Amino acid sequence: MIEIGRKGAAAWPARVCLLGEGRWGTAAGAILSENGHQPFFVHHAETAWPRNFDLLCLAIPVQHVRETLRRLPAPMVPVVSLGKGLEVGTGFRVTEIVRDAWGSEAVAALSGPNFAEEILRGLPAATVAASRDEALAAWVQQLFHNRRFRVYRSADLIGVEIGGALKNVYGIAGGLCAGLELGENASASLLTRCLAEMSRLGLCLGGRPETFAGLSGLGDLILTARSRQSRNFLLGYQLAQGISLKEALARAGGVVEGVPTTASVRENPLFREIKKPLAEEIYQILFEGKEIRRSLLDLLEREAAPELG
Ligand SMILES: NC(=O)c1ccc[n+]([C@@H]2O[C@H](COP(=O)([O-])OP(=O)(O)OC[C@H]3O[C@@H](n4cnc5c(N)ncnc54)[C@H](O)[C@@H]3O)[C@@H](O)[C@H]2O)c1
Ligand SMILES: O=P(O)(O)OC[C@H](O)CO
Repeated sequence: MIEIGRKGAAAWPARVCLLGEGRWGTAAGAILSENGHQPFFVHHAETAWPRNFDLLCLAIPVQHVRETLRRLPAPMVPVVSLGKGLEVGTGFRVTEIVRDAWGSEAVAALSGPNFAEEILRGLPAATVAASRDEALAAWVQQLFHNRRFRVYRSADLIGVEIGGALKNVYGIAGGLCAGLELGENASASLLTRCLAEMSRLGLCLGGRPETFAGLSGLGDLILTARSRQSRNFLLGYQLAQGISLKEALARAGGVVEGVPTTASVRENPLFREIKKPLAEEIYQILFEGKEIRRSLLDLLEREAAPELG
């Protein structure tokens, strides 16, 4: 049984190990420092832990989590996922990969509409700390919460992780819509249908419907599917300009989680019976070379349908 923090109590200030020194790992470290904790970074190629710590945060691309964890022994501390995506080959959320690779049960996720650059500039934002273990969710909430980074807590770990992962897929759709100059009506309509699809997929895995209307679902969807700051949005935008996927990925300057997550959604047998026309068209555009305007027409020309269901 892993205890929360040293000596079984919530450690304060906490020594927090950040695996991943990219944009989000850096911003998370800045928040923790601001709150008086002691964050430190471990490079993803390390094969040993440097010293005692109370919490591990994973801020590496989701497709690299498993191979990174394999190189390291399981640390006897809780693990918080800062990543957003689903593993190709398994469909696992990050905390499921952690459980699978290390057997860790003390897992949590932090997810919401949070561009690292804005956090680093000191701009206000809100997010969600989720864990099935209420004490762990509350501790993670307290570690990160401050007056400009408002952290809510949730027991719906599945819903929070699924919202964070799928908004990247739909962020690409938002970029495609903007790149094709389809207008604000189309953008609002698309986002709403993305939310409906995200909720259907998330519910089938056990997420709670209210979670998808919250910060980690709708909140992050609005951010990612409407902003040029988003790497997923920019990728879709560039594809709509005729730039190749290879070139758009090269220009992204960091991980674009929506691309592998789209593949993971497509191959997941649990999703086979779920209606997901948007994710399906994005898959065909990314991986089967489908012409973007053909996808648009195929979506628009579907049978008229009830809004709910
Ligand atoms: N950037 C943001 O604003 C933001 C905000 C919230 C969540 N996230 C999520 O956090 C995760 C990391 O995103 P980021 O923006 O920090 O990415 P990034 O591209 O800035 O950095 C990724 C980091 O991953 C590590 N890395 C690189 N190659 C690796 C490999 N082969 N194996 C293991 N680790 C490797 C390195 O530390 C690298 O700096 C993603 O899942 C992303 O969706 C990002
Ligand atoms: O730049 P993106 O699209 O990876 O989005 C970053 C964060 O997930 C926004 O919450």
